[in-house]
Amino acid sequence: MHIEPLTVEPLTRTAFASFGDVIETEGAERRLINNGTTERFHDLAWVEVLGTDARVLINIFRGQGFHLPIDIRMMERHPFGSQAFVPLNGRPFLVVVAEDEAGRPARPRAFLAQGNQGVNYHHKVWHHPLLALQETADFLVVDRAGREDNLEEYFFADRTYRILSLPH
Ligand SMILES: NC(=O)N[C@@H](O)C(=O)O
Ligand code: NI
Repeated sequence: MHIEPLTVEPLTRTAFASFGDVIETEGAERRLINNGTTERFHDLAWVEVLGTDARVLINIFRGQGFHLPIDIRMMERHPFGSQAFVPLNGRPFLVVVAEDEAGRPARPRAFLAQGNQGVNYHHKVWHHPLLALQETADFLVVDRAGREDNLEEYFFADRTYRILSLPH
């Protein structure tokens, strides 16, 4: 089994643009509402629900904390809907995505999401299942229910991508 180190990049809207949206107030369209008592950070993510009897789900995922080194041995994607993860405990988490190459994930890219950042994977975007860091953490998850099976997985046959360190 070939082990390839995978560096972790800071999460920014620009760097993440081809995979989905970054859910954060920084740089968002801000609207003052409710007679000036509330700030609305508007339209942060493109939620997609496709296929038969499709509807939006709001869930909470309680993810166990992963410790370094973290091995990426597989990726998954959801052909019929987007999937958003917003941290509820204000802790950083790991986001691993990949471009598609003829129906398979290309070399993954890893990002460190800060505790005030969420992500929304657009439909069919390869990503690794939830990776909370060090401690169990809760995430608000917005994704899709519907008739068609919405999970496609890909296991790397001959390699593992290993995350050895995180940026500060
Ligand atoms: N299976 C499931 O609902 N979770 C994954 O899709 C994930 O991305 O964590
Ligand atoms: Ni997923």
